[in-house]
Amino acid sequence: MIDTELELLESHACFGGVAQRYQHVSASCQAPMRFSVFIPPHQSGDKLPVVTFLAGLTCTDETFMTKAGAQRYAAELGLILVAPDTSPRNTRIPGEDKDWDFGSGAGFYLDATEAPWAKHYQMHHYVTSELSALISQHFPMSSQRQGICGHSMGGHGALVCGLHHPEQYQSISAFAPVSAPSQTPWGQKAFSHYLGPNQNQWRWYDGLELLQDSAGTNHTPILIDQGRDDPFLEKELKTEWLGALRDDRLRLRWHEGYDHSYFFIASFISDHLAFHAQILRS
Ligand SMILES: N[C@@H](CCC(=O)N[C@@H](CSC=O)C(=O)NCC(=O)O)C(=O)O
Repeated sequence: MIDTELELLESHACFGGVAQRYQHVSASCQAPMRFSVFIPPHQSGDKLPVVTFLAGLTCTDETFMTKAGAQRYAAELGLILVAPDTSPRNTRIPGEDKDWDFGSGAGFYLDATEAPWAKHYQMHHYVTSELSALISQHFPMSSQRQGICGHSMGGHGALVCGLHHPEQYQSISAFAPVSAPSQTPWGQKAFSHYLGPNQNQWRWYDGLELLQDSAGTNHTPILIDQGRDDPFLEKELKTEWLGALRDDRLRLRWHEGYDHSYFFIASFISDHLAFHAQILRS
């Protein structure tokens, strides 16, 4: 049952289930936050596995839900889909809307430590703790069966959230992730402002570093898809560095001719949801 904590903004019947959009006041971010959710058809009393999708730079909670075509597959597989926004918004932090790759729409799924960002930009805690608990409280979700997926900046977020919380997320997947943000321009710009100049603090949020550090201790399976015609691959993503790890957890697939767009995501989202469902339903 929905109580007054959540304000329903939109509701649409979709593939036998329901696609909705909500707003709530986030304690982590000290700001109103929006998220979108898809609830597949189910029986009363069912507890369903959930996949949280973290979108990329410039996106909102609506981008994945309106462009990826995921609901048809989630309905068939009995998966709840959750898509948070990519940052707090309208916080009145000076310059929050100045750049497309920093501030609004570019929260990098981290908990900022530097003023003025630290007060509101607490996206790691928001996604892994507050939003997850909220979904569990208000929707028919099995909190023991959670997967996390993301694209680009959100692929980075999925790797970091998933690798840091193996007890919470049993499956991880990413499309074209920012793989080594400590070493690439989008990540360096974000980390230096949100986390400060001490690069030792950046390691906690670097997927490449985390994969290296957790080899042998964290066994969560990870599916990654990467297009070879992605214009951000060479400078920002460095997905080939993940492949070079030769890590048994990684299933890295390269796709000739695919770029960075949601046309790429829509082409392979069914594989990602099937990957999560197979693990979360086992
Ligand atoms: N405005 C930028 C491009 C922004 C962009 O491509 N955003 C990607 C994510 S990039 C990494 O996080 C995205 O998903 N956009 C939404 C979409 O609908 O495609 C520029 O001008 O280069």
